[in-house]
Amino acid sequence: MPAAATDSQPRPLELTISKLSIDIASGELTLGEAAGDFNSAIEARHLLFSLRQNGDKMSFTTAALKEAVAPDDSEPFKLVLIHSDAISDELSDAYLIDKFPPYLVHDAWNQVDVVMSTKSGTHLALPFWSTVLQPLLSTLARTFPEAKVDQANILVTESAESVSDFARQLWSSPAAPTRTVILLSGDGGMVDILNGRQEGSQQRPTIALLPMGTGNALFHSNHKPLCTPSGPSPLVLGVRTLFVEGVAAALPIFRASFTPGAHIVHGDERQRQVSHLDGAIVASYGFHASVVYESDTPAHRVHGDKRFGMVAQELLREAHAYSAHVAIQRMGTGTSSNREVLDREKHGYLLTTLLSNLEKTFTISPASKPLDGQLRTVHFGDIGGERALDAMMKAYDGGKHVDVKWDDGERIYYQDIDEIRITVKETDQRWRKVCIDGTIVDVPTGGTMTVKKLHESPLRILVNKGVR
Ligand SMILES: Nc1ncnc2c1ncn2[C@@H]1O[C@H](COP(=O)(O)OP(=O)(O)OP(=O)(O)O)[C@@H](O)[C@H]1O
Repeated sequence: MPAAATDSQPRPLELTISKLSIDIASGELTLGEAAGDFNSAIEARHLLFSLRQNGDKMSFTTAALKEAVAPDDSEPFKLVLIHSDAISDELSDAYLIDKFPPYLVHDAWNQVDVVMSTKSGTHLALPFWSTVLQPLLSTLARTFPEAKVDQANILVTESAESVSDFARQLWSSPAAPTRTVILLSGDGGMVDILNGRQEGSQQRPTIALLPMGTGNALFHSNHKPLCTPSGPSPLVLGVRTLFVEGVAAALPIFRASFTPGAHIVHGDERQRQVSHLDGAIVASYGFHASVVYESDTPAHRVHGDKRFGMVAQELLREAHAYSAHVAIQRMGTGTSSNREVLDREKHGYLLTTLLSNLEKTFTISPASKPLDGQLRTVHFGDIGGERALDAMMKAYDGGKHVDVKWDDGERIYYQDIDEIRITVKETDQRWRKVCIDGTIVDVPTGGTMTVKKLHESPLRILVNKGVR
């Protein structure tokens, strides 16, 4: 069973001290003399949670997570368990788990699954499970017997289809028991779950995402208010959300609908026809879609996540202007008959999103707040590669690209919208690709993609109560 801890796996470091205190303002922890060097090694930002051992009022365990700084470190995670007779009130107020979260209770009314996407990001989902999550669940189970996940409900992906296969089974399950999926993956795992949905499914699962991918757009956008340079790492935040501070909330979803003839493509391969795709992250045409499409070749894939930058540079040199007729319905302007037609037929970039960030530091839509459900579009015309690059680099500076204007009247447009309709006019198939959360669709010449928010979300995502 690949998910089980083995003797060769690093065990948690266990410390026993008399009292654990925290200074919330400075983030400093005091462990006392018994902790030796660990007094300065563990900070408040590493803390996951505290609990009363076996419910005993005078015996606590506090969990902390230290992560390797270098990506090739042989020990990427070190779980630290600090046992103490007392914890300070500040620690207790902020981190003590009094009650096991109901969404994680596996019983006749709720099924808990763990899905590990082994090839996400730098392939750390499985080590994270065996060295962090599984020991944490064992620790929790000593206090809360309901903290258990059946081995039968643990999925370790074996192929690119594994999450999609799981998703089909998830969505075909009845409304009860409810389902909670602890998903160790990047955005792709969520996309596979969403796209495995059949119309009419009664199941409305809750997904607890632990960010194991490269971009992790969903996680970073949904936790943005809690991300500070000196604050907890994304994985620490993810674990706190999972066990201490989680609330399930509807995940806003959009639908991209296509006129007949649109096909999903993968590399050179034309796959199935598609009438619509649901997404949670991004729908784009132009530069962004071309980068995603053109970097997905075996020759580019060998370069890992550097492939995006390499392809982006090639495309910026070409600075293709994409031909399309675009109509936008601005937020709150009533019916689709009020669509505003863009007064240009050549475009560089047309991107619509429900999120603030496509990566931790790439803020595509600075006005977006976690789960606000507002579609926003960023677009510009045929401005040339150099200006496009200059402007979009400002997305790494907190989203300042949205204010960029040039003396000749060109600018970056940033709008709250209810709907966008793009009719593709390109005759060369290379420039007819749109991207929905990473899936590439070839839209035939004259074909249309319409993007609109779904009124009701089919799933919930676990978010930190601090962002609600
Ligand atoms: N065992 C496996 N064998 C082959 N492919 C796998 C396996 N496990 C996962 N995958 C695939 O790896 C990809 C991982 O995508 P995911 O989005 O989770 O990570 P990422 O691309 O690194 O992150 P992000 O999308 O957040 O930038 C998915 O396409 C998934 O289907």
